[in-house]
Amino acid sequence: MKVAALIVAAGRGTRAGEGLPKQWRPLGTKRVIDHAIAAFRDKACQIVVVHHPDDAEFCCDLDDVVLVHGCSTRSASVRAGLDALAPDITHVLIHDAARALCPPHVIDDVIHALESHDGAAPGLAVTDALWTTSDGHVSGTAKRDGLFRAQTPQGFALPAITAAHAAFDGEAADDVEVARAAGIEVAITKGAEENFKITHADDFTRATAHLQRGKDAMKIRIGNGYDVHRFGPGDHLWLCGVKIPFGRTLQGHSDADVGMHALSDAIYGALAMGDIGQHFPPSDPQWKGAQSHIFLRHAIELARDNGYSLANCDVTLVCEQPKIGPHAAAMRQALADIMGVDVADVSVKATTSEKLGFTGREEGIAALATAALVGGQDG
Ligand SMILES: Nc1ccn([C@@H]2O[C@H](COP(=O)(O)OP(=O)(O)OP(=O)(O)O)[C@@H](O)[C@H]2O)c(=O)n1
Ligand SMILES: C[C@](O)(CO)[C@H](O)COP(=O)(O)O
Repeated sequence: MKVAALIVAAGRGTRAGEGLPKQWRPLGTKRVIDHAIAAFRDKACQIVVVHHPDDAEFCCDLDDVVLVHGCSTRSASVRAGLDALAPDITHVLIHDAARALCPPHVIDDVIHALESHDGAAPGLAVTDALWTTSDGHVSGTAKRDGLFRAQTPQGFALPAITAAHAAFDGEAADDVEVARAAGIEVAITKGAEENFKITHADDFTRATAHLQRGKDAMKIRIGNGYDVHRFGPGDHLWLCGVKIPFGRTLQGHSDADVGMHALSDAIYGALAMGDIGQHFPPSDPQWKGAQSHIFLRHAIELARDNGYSLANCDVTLVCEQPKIGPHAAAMRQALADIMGVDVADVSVKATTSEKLGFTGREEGIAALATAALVGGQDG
């Protein structure tokens, strides 16, 4: 997958009141648009910013982005941005510059969903009751079941959304509407309250308060995990998400991926929220033979649900055999993909125990892992 970010910033921000268009106004230590771009820096290999021709002077200090002139409607601005994407891009994340505080997990979830869907976008279920109104009075209620508040980035396979935009006639609320008109199925991923769109003047107060809370609440949590599985008869084993042909297997209730278990426990440990056994009891038959990515994904989502993202992690496998070196890169990538993080933040290494102890006697494999979680926002 080669993912680009297309940030639409060509609006006039009329609802935000007089002054500079909202995307160029300060928010904390930088401008609204700088926050929006920063969120995609390590997620996208190309960033296209669509701006109003009158705003060219504000773009001088936007480094490493492709600048494109926008148009009079959001949809037309998106089309201008799509035309500017590099030819090798396979997927595009279309994002409002006005959503300045998009947390990393929202973007990661969209990218992850694009591995199995042509379209994916974050949303939040409507939780308040809904009214219909007339002349400032309530005239009735509307059902909220199944209603979601749409957010961005809205992600798509590039050929599909390009064709959908070319075929679309008229004004669309968002790119999901355009995609659906062309028959593209769009998966809903988890949105975030802080990913709100700065629309009215007082949204700046809300965004500033959120940044301040983030700074106040900046926290780092460390956890460690340890696991052991014994060898048994077989012809392959799973280690850190990679299937390795081997003269024996690892035995366990699940697929016995000892490395992934240690890492999952490190994340649960960092959160002080138990361990795999508590979340997936071995006494429960539904986890028999389960693939361990279920546990790791659960742990990382629990972290995100609690406001944390993975800063980095380090797994050490202790075994004489199999040799881990030839598989280490694939293991790092597999773990990074499962967690939706950058591979540079994932380490997998191995050691023997000098023929000492149960690992030295090749009775089984042990794994240790450390995970650092970070909470809070960049101001
Ligand atoms: N012709 C347009 C209209 C909107 N946008 C972008 O689309 C996003 C969402 O739009 P909205 O919040 O409606 O922004 P504005 O159109 O700027 O706001 P307003 O309707 O208050 O003028 C914004 O980042 C905006 O800059 C755009 O690129 N081109
Ligand atoms: C795309 C969008 O952000 C989805 O919620 C939204 O539709 C664009 O903003 P607008 O206020 O509807 O113009």
